[in-house]
Amino acid sequence: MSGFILAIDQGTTSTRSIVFDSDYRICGVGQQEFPQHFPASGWVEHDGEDIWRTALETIRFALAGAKIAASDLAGIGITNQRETTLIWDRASGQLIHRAIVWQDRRTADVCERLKAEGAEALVTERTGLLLDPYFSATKIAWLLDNVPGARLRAEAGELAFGTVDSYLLWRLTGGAVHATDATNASRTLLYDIARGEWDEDLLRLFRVPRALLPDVRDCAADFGSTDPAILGTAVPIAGIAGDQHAATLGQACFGPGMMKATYGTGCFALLNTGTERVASRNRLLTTIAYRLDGKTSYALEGSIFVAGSAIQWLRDGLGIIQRADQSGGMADAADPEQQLYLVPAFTGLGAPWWDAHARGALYGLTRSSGPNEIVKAALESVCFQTRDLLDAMRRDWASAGDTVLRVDGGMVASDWTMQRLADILDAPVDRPVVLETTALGAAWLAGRQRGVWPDEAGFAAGWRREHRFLPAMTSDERERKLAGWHDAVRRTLTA
Ligand SMILES: Nc1ncnc2c1ncn2[C@@H]1O[C@H](COP(=O)(O)OP(=O)(O)O)[C@@H](O)[C@H]1O
Ligand SMILES: O=P(O)(O)OC[C@H](O)CO
Repeated sequence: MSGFILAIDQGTTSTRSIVFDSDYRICGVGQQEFPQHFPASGWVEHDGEDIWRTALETIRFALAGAKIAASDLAGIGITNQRETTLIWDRASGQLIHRAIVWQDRRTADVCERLKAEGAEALVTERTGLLLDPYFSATKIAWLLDNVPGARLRAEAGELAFGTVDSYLLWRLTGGAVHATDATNASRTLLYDIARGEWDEDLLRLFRVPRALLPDVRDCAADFGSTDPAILGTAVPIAGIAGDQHAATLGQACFGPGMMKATYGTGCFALLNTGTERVASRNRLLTTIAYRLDGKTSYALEGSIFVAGSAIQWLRDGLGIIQRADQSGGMADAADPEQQLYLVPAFTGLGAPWWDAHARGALYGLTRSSGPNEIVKAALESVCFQTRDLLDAMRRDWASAGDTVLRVDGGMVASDWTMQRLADILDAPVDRPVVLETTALGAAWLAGRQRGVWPDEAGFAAGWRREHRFLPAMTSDERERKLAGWHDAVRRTLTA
């Protein structure tokens, strides 16, 4: 059997498909953006057909780029934007509504009401999450309550719910398989992460009929095969993980205490806590890092809503840069005597603050402040927010002490930002050779399951560092900057 594996990485703004060979080299890539729908303030939707169409087109592009046929693939791995919610008719395959995206806040009131009724303790105890519209459960209930007839059809077993992985799997297998993996299940607010099963109390709380739900499997598992009508042959689908979990695998963060942070539009940091299910006292999330051979590894997760999107704002909102890669040079040229702080709470603040009502602010402006100083403040804001996550992780779990941070995502191309990150964290920052770690993680799951790629130890041995950024800032300067940042955050928080 060949060692070629195809990874489908279905993200929030684009779909990517990548063919890897058995040396983890990228042989072919297809990428396509698709439309975002904003039907009301705070609402974000995707058309499921766009998700499917871009998956198919990028798969074909990636295969053509790799100059191989689908029959040359040993397997397929799927990784995806998490929490995004789809419901479709089991018989016709028709979606009952557009997908409700993870960023969508339409169920904020329901979450507030359930919190006021004291439901959050149970939710957090069972799922490791918070009662927030970010996760799938209240989105499912919204669809059942707002699409005419949906609740009755769901109760009759006529409808199926899925996160994006599940929907793609259903389509790829020609409607034969309705399943997901443990990491995606762990983001629904319906899955007991200790027992590894859908939770009846939570299904009742969120009014979600059991008949809607997919079967939950390990991340590396037999998920069926593609319908031959789609790629001309039946290719086994052998791995699934949510994108942040796949990046954790792609970064080979298998050991407890290992941590990765992905800097794309937002930033998601996951710290592997091994078999220990650490309950956060600092409003981080406890989540399933991955489940292999029936064994669950857990993680603490911190989510920052604005990372690379702050750079997009400098470009598209302020127009003070033309391209993202100009930002590092401008930050370098900024007046070192000025210290501006950008608190990028454009859509509220995520972990560890979770203030949905906070809005962005820029502090420390003087008459001589200019574009360079503002750009520097934007890049530094990403570093300060990561430091807040790391501090919260250290307070929650003593073993997080001397972590090395493995980084990936579009923003890590910026050397200036990575050096400043190491300085602010006071910890080494490792940038790997393969930056497509999310896709690589999904590919590894499928390769491992198909027996053509190595197990954890073998894969970890193949992980290569491109550069290590070491802290070089004096502790006086770091402490002064952190004090200024925390003052800025305090002034921005609404409660
Ligand atoms: N050299 C750079 N310096 C700073 N930010 C960058 C640089 N290159 C890309 N980015 C930022 O990285 C983000 C893109 O990363 P990517 O991982 O593709 O994001 P996503 O998968 O969330 O769409 C953009 O927000 C962009 O502004
Ligand atoms: O699509 P991304 O890479 O921004 O990731 C989205 C996250 O999975 C949401 O939880």
